[in-house]
Amino acid sequence: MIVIFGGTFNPPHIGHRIIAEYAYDYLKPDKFLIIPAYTPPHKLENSDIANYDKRIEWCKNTFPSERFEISRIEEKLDKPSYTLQTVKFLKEKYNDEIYLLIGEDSLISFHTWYKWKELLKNVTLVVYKRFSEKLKFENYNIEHIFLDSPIIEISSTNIRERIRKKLSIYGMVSDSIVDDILKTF
Ligand SMILES: Nc1ncnc2c1ncn2[C@@H]1O[C@H](COP(=O)(O)OP(=O)(O)OP(=O)(O)O)[C@@H](O)[C@H]1O
Ligand SMILES: O=C(O)c1ccc[n+]([C@@H]2O[C@H](COP(=O)([O-])O)[C@@H](O)[C@H]2O)c1
Repeated sequence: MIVIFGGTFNPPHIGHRIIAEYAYDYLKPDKFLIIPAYTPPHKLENSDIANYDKRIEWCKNTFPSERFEISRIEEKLDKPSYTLQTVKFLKEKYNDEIYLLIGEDSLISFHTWYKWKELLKNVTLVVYKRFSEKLKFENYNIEHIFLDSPIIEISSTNIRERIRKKLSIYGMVSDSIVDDILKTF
């Protein structure tokens, strides 16, 4: 079994690391791929996305454990980086079941993803809790494994905002990349 955890990771934060660790412990996969999005489909207009090499480097620092492999796969595939395309490529390559790890906010907008119904036929969806209450959204009917784990109130958006306001981001991202992140945003 392969778990894939995609994200813009702009920047990666300790929330991402905790989510990955919980999912790993729960699923005990043979392989766990962290996949920085080359061209994230829902963020095409977003001009403050750090360059791909930087985000890859930050992910290497955020997920230094042998549990995780940072994958550059979306660099080689067509753009934008639709998850269905990535999943099809990985299924062909590894001939194994794929578990797709997403946050609860991504479940809510999942019906806007490219060919989401086809995507669902190709993965088992694993959702990490992000909200304190189950919100009344249709998408909770989509079959998924729900990780009932601690809510982490950190987002990349919030980190970028804190930098703009000259507030500390220590403790929210790996210490070793704080300076580089501060220089970037
Ligand atoms: N604190 C969190 N709790 C639960 N899921 C999260 C959290 N942060 C990120 N995720 C999930 O991780 C995946 C990758 O997230 P992404 O890189 O977009 O980070 P983000 O913090 O949501 O970024 P942004 O604020 O820029 O949208 C997404 O599926 C997202 O739902
Ligand atoms: O395939 C899609 O249409 C699609 C739409 C939105 C997001 N995704 C993927 O979901 C992951 C998290 O995306 P984001 O925008 O929340 O950083 C990342 O791997 C994206 O490529 C994929």
